[in-house]
Amino acid sequence: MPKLAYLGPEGTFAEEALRILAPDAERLPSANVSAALDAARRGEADGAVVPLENSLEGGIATTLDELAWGEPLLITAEVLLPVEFSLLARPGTEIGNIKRIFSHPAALTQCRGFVARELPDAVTIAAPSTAGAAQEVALPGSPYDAAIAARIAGEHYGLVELASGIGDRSDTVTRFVHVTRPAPLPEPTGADRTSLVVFLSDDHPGALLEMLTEFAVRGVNLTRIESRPTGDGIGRYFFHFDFEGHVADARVGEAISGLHRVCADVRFLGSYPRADRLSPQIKRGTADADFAEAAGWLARIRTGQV
Ligand SMILES: O=C(O)C(=O)Cc1ccccc1
Repeated sequence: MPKLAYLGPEGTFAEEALRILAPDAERLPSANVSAALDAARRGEADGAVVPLENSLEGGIATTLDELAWGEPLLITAEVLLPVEFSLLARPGTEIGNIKRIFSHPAALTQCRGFVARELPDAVTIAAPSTAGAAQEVALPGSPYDAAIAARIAGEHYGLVELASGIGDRSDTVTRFVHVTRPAPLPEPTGADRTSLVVFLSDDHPGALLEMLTEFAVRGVNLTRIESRPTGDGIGRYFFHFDFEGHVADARVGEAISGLHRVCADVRFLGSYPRADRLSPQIKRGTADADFAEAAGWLARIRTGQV
């Protein structure tokens, strides 16, 4: 039975994602995303389940930076989890008396409208996780009046639900990924996604266009592009890409070899089945057979067979 680290404690959205991705896995709750990834790196766990992207907020910075800079890990699976938030407090708490709200920053951001409308005088305080906030609020004498977390976390820690469905949008989805230490890749399924980090060799006009061209001319459709600061000063960025296809696909292999040739560094983060099972539309001339035919043609003309 594999052991997987995740952002704990019990009752987080990460745990919900883990249960979908690996229902039989042993669960190792970690204090934060970095600790969960380190547990996988050190071999204390066989892998980790961490949030990568949210449909409202975009990429989760800690995860993106860990995957870019830390000891290499590979993404092997993903899940799209609809997230629904509740306002949870100790039994007996009146909503009008809530002055300090504790939750994970992603939850606080996604419930900004509710807090501004219903609790305009309350302050929000960042917690390591939604369930961690619920656990803390449940303690007698806690400095926090309420937590924002999943309903199930409230039930688990003995809190009452003062309001439900408090997210600014009802259709918010978080994409969680399962990562492992480097290992053989999942087989191509025809509906795959590949993730990559690219560091530019130097800053020059058109550098971003050059990267994008490698994808465009091979008919590779991007599903996410995000710049993150390198930390080397204002204006210095590296790039995260997610795109359709598997590294075993000729068009994907050619695109990322192209990036490897022209960029300072390319870190491959994995090719894995898409949770939504959507297959890419293959543009004319970019199927595996087209690349093989073109390679054959090139080989023939190189030997004078015109
Ligand atoms: O804190 C949690 O429960 C998490 O899993 C992180 C998170 C927080 C808010 C939305 C999605 C994921």
